[in-house]
Amino acid sequence: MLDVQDLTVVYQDDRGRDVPLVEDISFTVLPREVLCIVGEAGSGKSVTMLAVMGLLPPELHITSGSIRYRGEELVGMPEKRRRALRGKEMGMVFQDPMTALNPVKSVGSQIGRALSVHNRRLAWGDRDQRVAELLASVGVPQPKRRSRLYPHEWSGGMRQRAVIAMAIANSPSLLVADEPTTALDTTVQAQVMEALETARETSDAAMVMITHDLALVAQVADRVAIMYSGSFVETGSVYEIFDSAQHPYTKGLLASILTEYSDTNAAFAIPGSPPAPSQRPEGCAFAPRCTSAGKDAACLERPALLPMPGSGERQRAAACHHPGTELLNAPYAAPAAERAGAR
Ligand SMILES: Nc1ncnc2c1ncn2[C@@H]1O[C@H](COP(=O)(O)OP(=O)(O)OP(=O)(O)O)[C@@H](O)[C@H]1O
Repeated sequence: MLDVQDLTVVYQDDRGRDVPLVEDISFTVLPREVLCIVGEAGSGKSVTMLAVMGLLPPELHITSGSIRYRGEELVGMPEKRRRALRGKEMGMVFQDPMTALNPVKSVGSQIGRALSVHNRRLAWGDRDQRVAELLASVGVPQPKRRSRLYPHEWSGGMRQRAVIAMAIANSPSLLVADEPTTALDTTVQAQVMEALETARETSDAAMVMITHDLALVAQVADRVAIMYSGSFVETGSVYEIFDSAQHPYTKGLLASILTEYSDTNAAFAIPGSPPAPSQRPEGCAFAPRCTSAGKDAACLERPALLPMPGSGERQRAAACHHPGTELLNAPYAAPAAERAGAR
């Protein structure tokens, strides 16, 4: 379905130098598969997916790599063809439904437009009927009445359902969802996620979902790519990632929600913060925050994302000189243990 190889996206700094925001990332998505890309804010998740959708802002450029959708190269594809794919073959659900919807048009007319732009012969009556069906399918009550209302007259959760209805309007084969529930109240997050999963299953689509919510990942992912500072540091099936994480960053993320991943009984936060793209260290970008394994001279070399021994065609890979499933050690967990003590 989707085959991304060695993708690099850069911006130019004030001195005209290329600064990579996303570097050499590769992944594939099979039909009906759900890939979750996980990482902290600023790791490059959104830039990756904007590149896939052909929606990068003008100041960002793909300098190398390939993005193939069903075998067709998207990098360098004329915008007209790209637009025909977007919305029809590939549907996108953005983080904030308010920015995805036009405030001065009724919600129904916007979903109707998404339908008719790819199907010019659709009659008005059929279009309205189809809009109501789509809204009903994502759990919007009284869809006919509500479709006449404007976005500000909808609640946040209902707005995101409308955005999901719009993304699946033309039964796309690939859905891209960027933090689809982050902007919502926690009470409605689960319901909206359920609507998205149902919509995806009904349209039989594959999905790439960007998130930092590991609980959500456990719920929906088939495969997981952990992203740190513009690169993938670990990839694998959802079982491999949760049962036998290899990279200290992945283990740190897991330890922040699951105490069984650290050797103290307190959940913790990974100390420090990721480097800005222009200030990445020479070697392993995670090394300055890594107190796990044996941080040593090897870590001054940038580790490649290498397949783990015995992994099959869909590679289970980690970019670490000291991969391993051993628990994070006490010094690593200390900051949270101390915080817990302080409380
Ligand atoms: N238009 C831009 N010009 C320069 N830098 C940018 C631009 N857009 C994004 N960046 C930088 O690229 C890096 C990756 O950003 P990106 O939005 O992809 O991160 P993310 O992982 O999606 O984070 P979040 O969870 O906050 O959305 C960040 O350091 C960000 O500041």
